[in-house]
Amino acid sequence: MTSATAKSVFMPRFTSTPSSASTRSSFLPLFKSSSSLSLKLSNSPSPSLVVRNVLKTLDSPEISISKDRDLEFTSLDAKPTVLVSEKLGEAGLEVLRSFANVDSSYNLSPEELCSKISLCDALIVRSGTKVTREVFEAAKGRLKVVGRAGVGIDNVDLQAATEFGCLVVNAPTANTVAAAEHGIALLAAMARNVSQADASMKAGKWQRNKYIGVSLVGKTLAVMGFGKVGSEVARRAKGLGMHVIAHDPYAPADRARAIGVDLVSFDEAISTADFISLHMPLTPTTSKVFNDETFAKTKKGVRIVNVARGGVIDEDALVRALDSGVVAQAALDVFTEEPPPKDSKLVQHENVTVTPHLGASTKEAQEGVAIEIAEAVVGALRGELAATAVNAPMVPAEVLSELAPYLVLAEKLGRLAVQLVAGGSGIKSVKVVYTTARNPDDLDTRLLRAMITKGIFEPISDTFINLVNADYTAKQKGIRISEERVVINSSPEFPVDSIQVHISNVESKFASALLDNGEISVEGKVKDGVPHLTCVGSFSVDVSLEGNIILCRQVDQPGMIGRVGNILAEQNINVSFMSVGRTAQKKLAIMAIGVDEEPDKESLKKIGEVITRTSDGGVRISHLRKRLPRVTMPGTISQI
Ligand SMILES: NC(=O)C1=CN([C@@H]2O[C@H](COP(=O)(O)OP(=O)(O)OC[C@H]3O[C@@H](n4cnc5c(N)ncnc54)[C@H](O)[C@@H]3O)[C@@H](O)[C@H]2O)C=CC1
Ligand SMILES: O=C(O)C(=O)COP(=O)(O)O
Repeated sequence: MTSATAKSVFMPRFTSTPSSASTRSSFLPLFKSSSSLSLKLSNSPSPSLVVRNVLKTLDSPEISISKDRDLEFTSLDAKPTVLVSEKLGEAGLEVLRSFANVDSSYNLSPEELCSKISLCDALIVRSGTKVTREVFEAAKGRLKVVGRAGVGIDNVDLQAATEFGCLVVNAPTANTVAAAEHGIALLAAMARNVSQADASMKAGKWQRNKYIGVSLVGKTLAVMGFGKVGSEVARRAKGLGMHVIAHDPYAPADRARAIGVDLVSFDEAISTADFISLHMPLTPTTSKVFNDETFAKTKKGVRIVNVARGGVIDEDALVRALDSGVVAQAALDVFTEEPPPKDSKLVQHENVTVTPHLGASTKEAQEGVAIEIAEAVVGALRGELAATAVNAPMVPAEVLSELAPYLVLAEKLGRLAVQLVAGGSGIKSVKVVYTTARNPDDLDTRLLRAMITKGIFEPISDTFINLVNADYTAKQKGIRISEERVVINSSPEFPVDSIQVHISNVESKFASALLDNGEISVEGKVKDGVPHLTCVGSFSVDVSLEGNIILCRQVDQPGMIGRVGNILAEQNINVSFMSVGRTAQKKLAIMAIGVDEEPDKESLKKIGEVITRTSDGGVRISHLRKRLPRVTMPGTISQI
């Protein structure tokens, strides 16, 4: 553990407060973050540490992401650029145009997309654009959000998005009914050979006997994937007099019961169904889940509808099953490769009805999806966390609103704690302690934890850190972040009473921040909606975490405040508040001074000297004196 050598720390008062957080747009600095000034965590113990506030205010039009990204937003009111790579409803485009420059470029090749993307802050796609790792790499850190104007996000490399700190949002509800209606349309059309009969008539034929169909009423339909679309299909199929069963390992049984649907195992579903309708997402688990083995278990003559994703079916196996009559008919809206090859046996098969991925293609759904995704993307570019985030912690809007000031506190405590670490000592583990009167079920700490992690890593990392990649970054760096809740006996009106951030097994620049067990520890609370620093090490203080703060370790004695105040006054620096935390009278104390402007190096040096001169002349101080000349004032410049 480090020796107790640091004497004074200059820290920021933080300017951002959650202020007028609306229900939806609660403050979440998802992308608004520091403007990344130089960060030099020095190894040398310092009598004064400058920690500069750089969090932006909520209302700032500036969107700054990191040092590099700042360069792209050259003026405060420069608009971000949104690339729309597939057709999007006009209402959504209008929402986008009110906030950003919109580049609607359709049918881009992968190379064209990669070359355009480095000039874009957001990308909006449907199912036809593959957003691969190469796209994120080519974005060179500028791309902040990918909006999927629809549900399925299997065309977006989520892992790469997360690694690059790029938020992915989707529009999960606006096309549900459209997809369900298309599923029912295909079901009925398939059962009655509508498309085949239509083609035959258009070819001049009149084949009434050839196109005798099968009835739906009384038949068993297995809905595979009982989510939004699956439930709507089930509801409609029941209206057609079908017996509906469903398979979904994650769906709540009571939701199924409410619609009059039995949830059954995969094998039971496929072996008892006359019709099977697919509504699960394409994931590694569902990929080719319908294969030779599966078809061997189905009823002979089963009929299959797929409006989910082509990839959930092994298409070669389906052709074999159709040829052998195991599958009587299939109706497919989606394909492994879109568009499928012109000579696709599946598409050409006489017992197959096909549509070119039209599930979401109604006027109503496209308008709804466009607005839903445009609002989510604009919100994300403004620094809000979208309720439809796919790769970031998601909490309901009302919880977000309540947590907002605590999120600001969490990030600031993380930033503060990490800057008390002597550079190079290597953080291995961080413990976060929440004191709360709430039950664990009533307090979701994922966002708080992510904000603390962001606060810790942003100042010490070259890469852009946000809520999206904070956990990933911690894991990559091999840093363990554990959480502990201490339930206290007070009113559960507020979600959290205090948040403590402990960093263990590191050396500290500011020895007073260390607890007896050697951990760097800072604690904060939210008071009247404003984050406050309430403890540094074992010293109680009460400092609003806004703007700039000078922290000094000193021996409690008369005159110190005046001396330090004079030095600041000479530089025309206004002291806005101060707080002293001490163990006992005339013993070691921490002085926290809020200042409106940032003192220069010389002033900090003078403060350091005053504190050193006037403190007890014991061994510790002479040790300090000896070390002082070796310290470059103000020691360390970083940011909170
Ligand atoms: N053809 C089209 O134009 C459209 C296609 N879709 C597709 O439909 C899918 C479903 O959409 P929503 O219902 O809105 O999504 P959702 O997320 O509400 O429902 C998906 C359901 O699948 C379940 N599931 C996950 N793994 C499963 C598995 N191995 N077996 C069975 N069920 C599983 C989930 O628990 C969830 O309940 C989307 O992922 C998308 O691929 C959606 C809209 C339009
Ligand atoms: O929402 C979905 O998952 C869909 O498949 C709709 O795709 P689209 O937006 O029509 O390309």
